[in-house]
Amino acid sequence: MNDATVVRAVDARKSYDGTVALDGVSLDVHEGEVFGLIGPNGAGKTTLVRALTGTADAEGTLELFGDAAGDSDRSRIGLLPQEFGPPERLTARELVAYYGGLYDESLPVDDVLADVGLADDADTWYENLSGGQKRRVCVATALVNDPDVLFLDEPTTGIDPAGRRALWGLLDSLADSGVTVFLTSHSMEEVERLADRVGLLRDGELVAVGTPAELVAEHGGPARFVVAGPDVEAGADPLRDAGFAVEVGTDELVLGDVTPAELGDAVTALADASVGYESLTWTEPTLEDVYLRLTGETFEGTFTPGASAVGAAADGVAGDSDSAPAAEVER
Ligand SMILES: Nc1ncnc2c1ncn2[C@@H]1O[C@H](COP(=O)(O)OP(=O)(O)OP(=O)(O)O)[C@@H](O)[C@H]1O
Repeated sequence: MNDATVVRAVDARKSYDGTVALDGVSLDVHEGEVFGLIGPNGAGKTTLVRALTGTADAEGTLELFGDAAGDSDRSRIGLLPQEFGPPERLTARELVAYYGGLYDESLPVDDVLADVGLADDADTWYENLSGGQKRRVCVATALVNDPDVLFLDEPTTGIDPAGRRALWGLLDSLADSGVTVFLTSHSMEEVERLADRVGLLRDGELVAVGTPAELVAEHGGPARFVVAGPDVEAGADPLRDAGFAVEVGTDELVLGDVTPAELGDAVTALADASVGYESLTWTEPTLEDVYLRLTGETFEGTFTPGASAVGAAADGVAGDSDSAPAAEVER
């Protein structure tokens, strides 16, 4: 990555018949950087991608390589739109060759198909490919002109886990070779894994920008150590004197801000207080926590992002510990 600005938005604004899609967005993305744009449905991500690639008008300054977005050299831009419906009665190879033919110079089609994991399906009609294979062909059409900046609007939707990882590796190597990648995604795992910096868009406004680690440190909340099914009276805090900040829940104790180095002390404190339990889980905040906190979105159920089980009702700790169910955290 270097300091040259490739993608630039200053006070970008766009409304559709009274619906504000972009409400003064400003950002810079540098050469070789992977920038991940996240945000709820309708936040304005696709609108920003379209404005930056000159496929939709918007007010404000929108530039690629220093030129107004609509005037920039198209051979330097790769765009994978969110919705892409190419002709179905073409093979994967014919489709990618067709898109390559729109440029004066393009990469060898079979190389690009191999890069997206479709070497064996090159002669299959697009309509006979699976959903994930179709998406890979679409990615290939965005790569075939060997772009310097790549816009990918939810690139891995429908692609299986192995294919996603292969595509992530490809994007990493493209970025290493100096390609700038601007990516939107609803997969926090994908963004945390790929992006050098992340921007969170909410109601058309960029409410946070930073590296994944910066955003998690600033907005992710504390690490949580959850004692599920504690063998204590309802409402009691058996660790009151042990120096931990404890939230007493219906069927759990949650110790806030416990560092990995303090985990042993926490388990010892439980033993000293003769507290039995069903399971222990230590959960570090993730980009998903940042997203949920900043968007105000909540979810029902027992999903514990980033959770790692520490232990279940170990010997040596008092209490009647049966086999431990997974810890449950409600927010
Ligand atoms: N062509 C259009 N005509 C009218 N309204 C539109 C149009 N495109 C987008 N919008 C509106 O603009 C807002 C932003 O939409 P946009 O597609 O940019 O969101 P998004 O963040 O990409 O959402 P998603 O995560 O669902 O893809 C939404 O309220 C949407 O309904």
